Amino acid sequence: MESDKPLKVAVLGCGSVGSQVVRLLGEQAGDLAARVGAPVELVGVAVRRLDAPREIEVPTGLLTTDAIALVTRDDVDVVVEVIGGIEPARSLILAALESGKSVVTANKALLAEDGPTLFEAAEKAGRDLYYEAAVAGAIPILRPLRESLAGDRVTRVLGIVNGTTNFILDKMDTSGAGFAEALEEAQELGYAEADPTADVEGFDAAAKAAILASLAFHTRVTASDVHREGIAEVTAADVASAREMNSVVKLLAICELRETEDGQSAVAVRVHPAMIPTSHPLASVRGAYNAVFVESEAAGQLMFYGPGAGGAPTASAVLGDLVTVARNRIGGTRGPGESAYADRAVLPMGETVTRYHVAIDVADRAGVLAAVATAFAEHGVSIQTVRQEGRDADAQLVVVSHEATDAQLAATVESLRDMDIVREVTSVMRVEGVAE
Ligand SMILES: NC(=O)c1ccc[n+]([C@@H]2O[C@H](COP(=O)([O-])OP(=O)(O)OC[C@H]3O[C@@H](n4cnc5c(N)ncnc54)[C@H](O)[C@@H]3O)[C@@H](O)[C@H]2O)c1
Ligand SMILES: N[C@@H](CCO)C(=O)O
Ligand code: NA
Repeated sequence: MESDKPLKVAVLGCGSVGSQVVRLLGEQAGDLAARVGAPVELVGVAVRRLDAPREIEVPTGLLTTDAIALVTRDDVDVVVEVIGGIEPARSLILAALESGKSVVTANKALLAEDGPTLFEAAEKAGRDLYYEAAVAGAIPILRPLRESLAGDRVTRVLGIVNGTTNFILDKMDTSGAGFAEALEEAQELGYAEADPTADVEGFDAAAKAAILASLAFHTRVTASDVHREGIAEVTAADVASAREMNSVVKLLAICELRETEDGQSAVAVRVHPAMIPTSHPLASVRGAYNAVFVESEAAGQLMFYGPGAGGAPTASAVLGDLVTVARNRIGGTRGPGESAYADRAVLPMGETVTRYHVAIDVADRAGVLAAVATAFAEHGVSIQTVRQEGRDADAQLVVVSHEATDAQLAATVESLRDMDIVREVTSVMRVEGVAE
């Protein structure tokens, strides 16, 4: 369908992503018009301060500090929200949808906290809400889950969805650096923020995990449902120990479909550091790159790889969504809305099943190995391998288990800590990406 009437776009926020969206809208106007079937015209850019320095020059006539007036303007068709955070982003998106605009956003924090409110508003308005940029930046992953794999049954999603933490862990692996040193380098290179909490403590990855799990399993998962552990406790010794096992340490977002004891299907969603074998495709994701590994019944294994952050890569995903929602408007249609029909329970972390790598400093004397093995056996945790390294009068035992629940492993570790022969449980790390 072709139209001479321009499709009018308002952009909210002109920071890293917003400025690149504005740049691409200008530079690619010809191609965008051909792909959409109508000229795409930028009619306003909402900013916090009119005189702030910006990466690109925006004609002053387009700038406004009154975002709410912009999103409710009669002539605006599509609103791109790249302010970030919960408020005022949520109120602006809701106002845009209520006044009949389609919305494209990159806001993972808002979607993970309160996605259902936004999806319901989009449904009520009969408009599109697209958010490919919210997870793994430029990498097309939400559209594949929402559309390409809609006829398949996704069983597992394993993602490296935070570039900052992947950079830090990769640095620790390649240089032997400790966490603090690697973080400092990430900050110097501009990967990590001055306050790195959202990345390092796993909040950013947990928001993305909630979005991925909702789409993969057709159910509502919010950030508060996600078990979250960051990477601040990962030591150079953990990384070296992973190497010994031909593995690497990665911060993973893990979303799984699980059968419960009563035959229902439930979901388990977690973010934590884990060892994965170097033979797993995710192990080769280096530096600040992202990748999402998807397992589904019919397709098998798929991996989506690329830049998960940065102004221009993220703007690429925003523009892709913009073309889709613009086409839909011109065609008088809309894309798929929220799919939460399966309404699955979220399993508590204690019921999550995986394998574990446990390092224990013990006294080096007769019966110690048997006592440690008994502590595992008493809690139903089956041992796969044990490695021992001598340390003068002491020794370090490294135990790798078969699959067990998190609750079983936690109880085992508690028993180990109570044993006289155990000096210290120095590290407990989950092991992922290994076929049982
Ligand atoms: N930068 C990335 O690599 C990246 C990647 C994926 C997703 N995202 C998401 O994209 C969004 C934007 O991120 P960013 O990196 O561009 O952030 P940013 O801080 O660089 O830009 C946000 C801009 O919004 C402006 N702003 C704040 N309140 C405003 C208001 N009320 N009205 C108008 N403007 C306002 C700020 O002044 C700032 O310029 C966030 O939701 C973020 O999570 C960013
Ligand atoms: N801080 C995020 C940016 C994208 O969400 C990262 O390091 O991947
Ligand atoms: Na993406």
